Amino acid sequence: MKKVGLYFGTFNPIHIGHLVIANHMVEFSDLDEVWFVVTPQSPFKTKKTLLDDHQRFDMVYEATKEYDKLKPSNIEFNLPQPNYTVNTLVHLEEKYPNGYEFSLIMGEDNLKSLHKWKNYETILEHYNIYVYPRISNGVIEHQFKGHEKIHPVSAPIMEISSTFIRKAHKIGKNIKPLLPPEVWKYMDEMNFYR
Ligand SMILES: Nc1ncnc2c1ncn2[C@@H]1O[C@H](COP(=O)(O)OP(=O)(O)OP(=O)(O)O)[C@@H](O)[C@H]1O
Ligand SMILES: O=C(O)c1ccc[n+]([C@@H]2O[C@H](COP(=O)([O-])O)[C@@H](O)[C@H]2O)c1
Repeated sequence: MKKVGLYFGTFNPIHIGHLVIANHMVEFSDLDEVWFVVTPQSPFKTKKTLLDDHQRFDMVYEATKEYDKLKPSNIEFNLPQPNYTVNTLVHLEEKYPNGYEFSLIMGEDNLKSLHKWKNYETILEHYNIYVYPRISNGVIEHQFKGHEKIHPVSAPIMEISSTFIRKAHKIGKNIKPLLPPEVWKYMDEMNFYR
């Protein structure tokens, strides 16, 4: 049985914060692999400044190609938008009926809004969630505290966001250290976010 942690995001673009978390999870939890699920349209986000799905996927591919246990996933590309995680999980179970055990990876910030996700009770009933610390406002709902399916993992805190990277890059700031080198190269060559 392969244990796969699903790390959902828009990855517009993927940055070293994402990579550090995913690598920490795969090295220091019981997960065998982490799949970066590139979300075409997150339910709570607007599409403004969002790069094409395939270009975001290519950057995740570039960032992970030298990490055996980290993989890009385009599983949501042909699913209805916005992409509700519960629907994707159903689809994944159909596509991988044997040999895989899926879990979710999320930051504490997302745990604080988990009660707003579509069918979150169903997700929690069937899936373990690995939660890493994140500096954020709000509180974790009482129902999630000490929940048997929610597992805190003390990964490093990396406060970088794709929004910051896009904005800084647009006004000509050097953001090179915040991106995996292959992603920086690809983004620069393609003239993204200019
Ligand atoms: N620096 C970070 N450290 C840990 N988790 C992060 C970090 N940045 C984003 N995440 C989390 O990773 C997942 C995917 O991130 P997402 O692609 O939405 O990136 P983002 O950097 O928050 O993007 P944006 O700034 O465009 O909203 C989300 O669950 C998000 O909360
Ligand atoms: O299923 C939902 O209702 C739902 C609501 C908000 C977010 N999500 C998932 O969580 C991922 C991270 O969300 P965000 O908004 O922090 O980028 C996003 O890519 C979606 O896959 C899912």
